[in-house]
Amino acid sequence: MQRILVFAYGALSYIVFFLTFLYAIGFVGNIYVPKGIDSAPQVPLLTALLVNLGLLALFAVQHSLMARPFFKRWITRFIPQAIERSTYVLASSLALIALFVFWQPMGGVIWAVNQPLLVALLQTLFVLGWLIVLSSTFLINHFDLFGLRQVWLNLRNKPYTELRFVTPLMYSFCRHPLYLGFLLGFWMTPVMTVAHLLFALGTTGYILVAIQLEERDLIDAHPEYLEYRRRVPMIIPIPGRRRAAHAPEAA
Ligand SMILES: C[S@@+](CC[C@H](N)C(=O)[O-])C[C@H]1O[C@@H](n2cnc3c(N)ncnc32)[C@H](O)[C@@H]1O
Repeated sequence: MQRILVFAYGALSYIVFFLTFLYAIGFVGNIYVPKGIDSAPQVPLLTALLVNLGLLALFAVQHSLMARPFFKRWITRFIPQAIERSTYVLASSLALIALFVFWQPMGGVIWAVNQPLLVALLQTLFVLGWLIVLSSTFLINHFDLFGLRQVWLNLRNKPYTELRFVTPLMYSFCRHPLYLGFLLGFWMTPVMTVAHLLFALGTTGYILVAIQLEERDLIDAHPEYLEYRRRVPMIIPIPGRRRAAHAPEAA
């Protein structure tokens, strides 16, 4: 019975995540959602700035703190190991939902592109970015990243096995394609408003910090990551930067 409940919790967390992910695309792109990043401003600029910074900080702290091994060890003293990832996914989704609900649009246009070809290019890169995000999760292991594999193994009374370090497809061109996808999704817009710029700058800064923390854990768990880090660029797949494994460092 407990295993069924654990599985139901994991499945529910996954559904909440997936709907939140879809809403995030609509929110950032101002498409198909009741309130987007650029809906009409409701409060004075300074209030909006403080609220939005608080919402971004809430997500950053939740997302990075709960991902650390010491936090996972602590929380699994109170909840079953099998739902640790689902709990992380659920908490991340709730932090994002709070951001969508309380986000304060700020008006003000930083840039507005009118040239139809350039608009089409930006919109294509926006869509491409979100596709890269989703496909990267499958290259690592989509169902493990979002907690379903853990509750499924638990349901079948099978032990959990850690994910292996992998570098398929996009991961051989840059170490963080998923974050590259987010950056495209956040920056590629024909109309950049003040609120959107704040969001893009905040999330970019957060991604750069999160990479440092994530790579520290990856090196601890997979020592071969050090060699991968020397060989493969971090985010931007710079042509020529990629070197064969064990090739000497460029001067
Ligand atoms: C949200 S994913 C982001 C992955 C990567 N930073 C990216 O941008 O594509 C974070 C999880 O992926 C895992 N991860 C990152 N790179 C990995 C790799 N090459 N192989 C296996 N797991 C990886 C991290 O340990 C972490 O649990």
